[in-house]
Amino acid sequence: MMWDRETWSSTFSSLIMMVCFSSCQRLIPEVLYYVARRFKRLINYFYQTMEIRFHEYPDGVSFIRNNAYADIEAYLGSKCRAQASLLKAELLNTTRSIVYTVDAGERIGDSLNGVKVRWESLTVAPQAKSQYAPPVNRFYSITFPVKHKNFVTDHYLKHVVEEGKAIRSKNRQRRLYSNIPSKNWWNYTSNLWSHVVFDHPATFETVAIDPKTKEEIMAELVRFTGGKDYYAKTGKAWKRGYLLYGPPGTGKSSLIAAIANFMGYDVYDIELTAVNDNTELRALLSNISSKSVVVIEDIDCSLNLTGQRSKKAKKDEDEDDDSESDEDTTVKAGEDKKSKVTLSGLLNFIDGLWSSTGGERIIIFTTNHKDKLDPALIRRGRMDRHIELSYCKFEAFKILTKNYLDIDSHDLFGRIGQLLEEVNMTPADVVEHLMPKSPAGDAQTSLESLIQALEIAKEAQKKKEEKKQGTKAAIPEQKKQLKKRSPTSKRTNL
Ligand SMILES: Nc1ncnc2c1ncn2[C@@H]1O[C@H](COP(=O)(O)OP(=O)(O)OP(=O)(O)O)[C@@H](O)[C@H]1O
Ligand SMILES: [Mg+2]
Repeated sequence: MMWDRETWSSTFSSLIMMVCFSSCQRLIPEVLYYVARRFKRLINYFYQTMEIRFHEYPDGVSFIRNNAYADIEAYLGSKCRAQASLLKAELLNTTRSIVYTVDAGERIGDSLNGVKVRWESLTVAPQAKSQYAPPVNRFYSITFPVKHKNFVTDHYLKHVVEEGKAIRSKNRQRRLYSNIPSKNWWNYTSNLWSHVVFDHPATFETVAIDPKTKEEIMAELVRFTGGKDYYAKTGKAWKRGYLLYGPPGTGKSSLIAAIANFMGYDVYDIELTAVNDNTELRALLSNISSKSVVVIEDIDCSLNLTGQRSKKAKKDEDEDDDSESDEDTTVKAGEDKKSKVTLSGLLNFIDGLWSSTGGERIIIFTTNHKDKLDPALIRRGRMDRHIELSYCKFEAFKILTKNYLDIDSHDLFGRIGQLLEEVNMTPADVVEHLMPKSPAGDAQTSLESLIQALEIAKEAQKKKEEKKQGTKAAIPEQKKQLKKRSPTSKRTNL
């Protein structure tokens, strides 16, 4: 039980009175009274408390929820299990874990840097009875010694809100957003995205990529998420750009899901071919929440942002040296029936608009053909890191066997390692063989099936190379024949 100012004062005063009136009548009552008052002041100094309330619906007449209330709820939820006698429990779909919150009337003690506070969950009747007002208004009340007022308001509450936010974002059911074709929009501010629950199982443990690259990406992401002050100081948009490139089935989409899961972010998958022009693109990008991964898959196919732009730019430069700036020479969608979105439009939004809206965002482009992309799109600073996802090598294979067969080693690993050095097989194809074909399928059968497939692929690769060599050998022979005939043709020309 916490002894507050009132309890101390009244107890002491009663004691003094008893002493005064019963056993010590000969002592001067004024002196005792004076001592009592002094003591009361001392007690007040140490025990005078202050209260701050955080209402769930601050105005009490509408459903506009107080974010601080939600953050405190999450924070106390993480503290309450040991202390509260009545808890509310909820099963989360995303993490499949049970989350606890403090029920009304419960008290929780907490401390930071030695300063003790007391939280209480309470309810009050709503100010107005209306169908648009909440039926009951809940609030959290924090009580603390008044001498720690500055510490609590400046540091402790900030700590509570930040921790609560982090817990909420971890527990939150995340979403996968897709842009709605603009012909179905009501206006440019709402209903631009449709969403489903994002429940992709990929994680950094399950994605088979070079372990060193994986470690580096994870370290970068951790640095990025804690870099708010750095980005604010340098005036850069709080964003990180990745370009994932490699053949189909090498894990680009899986890596995006792993990044989103690692960060606890929502995913916005932009289908650029459904965006008509830069105005629509601006509307879409302005309606992306903070803490999100924005994905543009197969950027080389989505838009005419790539090789054709360079060609057009070059052609324009040749025809008219000072005709247009680099950015304006993008291919306009009029020429490309797919969309009027331009490269400059896309880049402006990524670099400019987001810097002004704050919030952490990761943008990821994927392509099967990196060489086809315009350098302006993928230059460093815009795309911070280029990650190649390639054919399955032995290190990646071991991650796949751990995930799919739950084994770290096997007699057949040696042969498979050798074949993977000689043959190009994507992780997606390897996975096909690792998945058991029947309920009784074992590791041996899966690995043998993989070896068989690798040997067939090796044979096919060999034949292809031989054919290529044959064609190469035939070309010089053809050239020789042509040279023999050339003097005649020269004469004819003359
Ligand atoms: N590196 C990998 N690690 C783990 N699984 C992988 C990897 N690459 C592919 N797979 C498996 O293959 C399937 C297809 O992979 P994914 O969709 O990530 O490839 P992608 O590179 O995005 O292909 P595309 O270029 O066709 O979009 C995944 O569902 C996963 O099971
Ligand atoms: Mg993909």
